[in-house]
This record gives sequence, C-alpha cells and structure tokens, in this order.
Amino acid sequence: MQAEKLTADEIEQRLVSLPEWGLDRHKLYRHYVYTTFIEAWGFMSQVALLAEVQNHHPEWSNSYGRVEIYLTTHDAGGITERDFKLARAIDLL
Ligand SMILES: C[C@H](O)[C@H](O)[C@H]1CNC2=NC(N)=NC(=O)C2=N1
Repeated sequence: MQAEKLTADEIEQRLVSLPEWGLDRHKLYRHYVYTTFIEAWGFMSQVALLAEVQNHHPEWSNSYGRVEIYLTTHDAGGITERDFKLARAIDLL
C-alpha cells in the first residue's frame, strides 16, 4: 500500500468515520481501559497479530488495565492510509 503522508484535511475527513480516535502529537491516538491487566494484555495480543499481518506496528503503552495506542507511518514521517487501515482493523476487534 502506498505510504504517502496525508494532508490535515484528509486526516480530518477520515477521522469522521473513526469517532473513537483522535490526534495526539501528529499521530492517530486511542486509549482503552480494561478492568484487569490480563484483559488489556489479551487485547494487545490481538492488535499485535493485526500489526504483523499488515506489517504496520503501533507505538503503544500499557499500564495495568490501560492501553494507549499511537499510529504513525515511520517510513513516511507522518500519518498515511496504512495508519487508518490498522485503526479500522483494531476497531473491529
Ligand atoms: C521493514 C518493515 O517492513 C518496515 O519497517 C515497516 C514495519 N512496521 C511499520 N510500522 C509503522 N508504524 N510504520 C512503518 O513505517 C513501518 N514499517
């Protein structure tokens, strides 16, 4: 998939259909809060498999039940369609 940096307008347009995601420090951002660590870890394991399939990987953090996910395309130095493709797949989990 082409990894061309998207413009601010293109990003804004795409975010309309991803209401749970926002922008933080020029990256797509979403956070999750699970009751237990093992639920959070299970979610992260599923995301890891998606990332491997798409060969597109998140920048993320985990603190007990909380998971924070940032998506950007390192090869392009910004947000590309690859980030939105992974975000959409994560939203389907
Ligand atoms: C060599 C490998 O295909 C590249 O480094 C992939 C791996 N995963 C990636 N993940 C993200 N977020 N951005 C990239 O540019 C990227 N590139």
